[in-house]
Amino acid sequence: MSAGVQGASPAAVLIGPPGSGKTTVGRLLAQRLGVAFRDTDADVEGAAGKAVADIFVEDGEPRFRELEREAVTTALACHPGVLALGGGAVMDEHTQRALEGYAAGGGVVVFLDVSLAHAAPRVGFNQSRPLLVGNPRARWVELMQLRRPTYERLATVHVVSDERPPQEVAAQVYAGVVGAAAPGAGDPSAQEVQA
Ligand SMILES: Nc1ncnc2c1ncn2[C@@H]1O[C@H](COP(=O)(O)OP(=O)(O)OP(=O)(O)O)[C@@H](O)[C@H]1O
Ligand SMILES: O=C(O)C1=C[C@@H](O)[C@@H](O)[C@H](O)C1
Ligand SMILES: [Mg+2]
Repeated sequence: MSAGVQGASPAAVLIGPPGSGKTTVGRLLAQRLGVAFRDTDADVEGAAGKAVADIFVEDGEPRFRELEREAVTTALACHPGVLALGGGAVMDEHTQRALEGYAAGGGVVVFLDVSLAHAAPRVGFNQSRPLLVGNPRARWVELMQLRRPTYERLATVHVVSDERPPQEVAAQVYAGVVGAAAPGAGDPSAQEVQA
């Protein structure tokens, strides 16, 4: 049985910055819950027929954000498993309202948090993250300063992934998801999940 909202809504939605481990931990969480995993970056790539980095270069970021909004809307409506969003998806107002509605209906939004010190070696100088090209550390800090308030506002569960291997982070997120879905877990403020 999946935790979170029953029916066609996701069991959990992972948000957070690049390198927080949304894709890696999301897969592991889906295995633990026995549900399917879906990632909006992969959905966008499927719809466009090319890599995220190529969409940014050939079609521009606004087009990427349109495709991303569509991917998030579709997945929130019909994916019953674990859903990882692209790092910047939460900055779209339509997506923010959709996530608020999902959470208001009992859905679990997990903010996978990470410090620069741990995110930097994970994202490295990998060209597949177009927004970090040039000076990855400085760009990452800029993005996080802009986005942190939104990640925190939308989250119902907050997990820091520093100093922990993915399996351990997934176990912690699992505890948060199951706890948030338990009867009586009605606190709307994000719950910090301890190791
Ligand atoms: N807890 C962790 N400890 C160490 N390395 C990790 C951890 N979580 C993820 N990683 C590694 O960090 C890299 C980035 O992880 P991942 O792609 O899952 O991040 P993401 O949040 O999905 O990023 P993006 O927003 O760019 O999609 C991968 O190489 C992954 O193996
Ligand atoms: O942080 C961001 O804005 C992004 C993160 C990735 O997941 C991709 O969605 C894309 O590279 C943009
Ligand atoms: Mg990812």
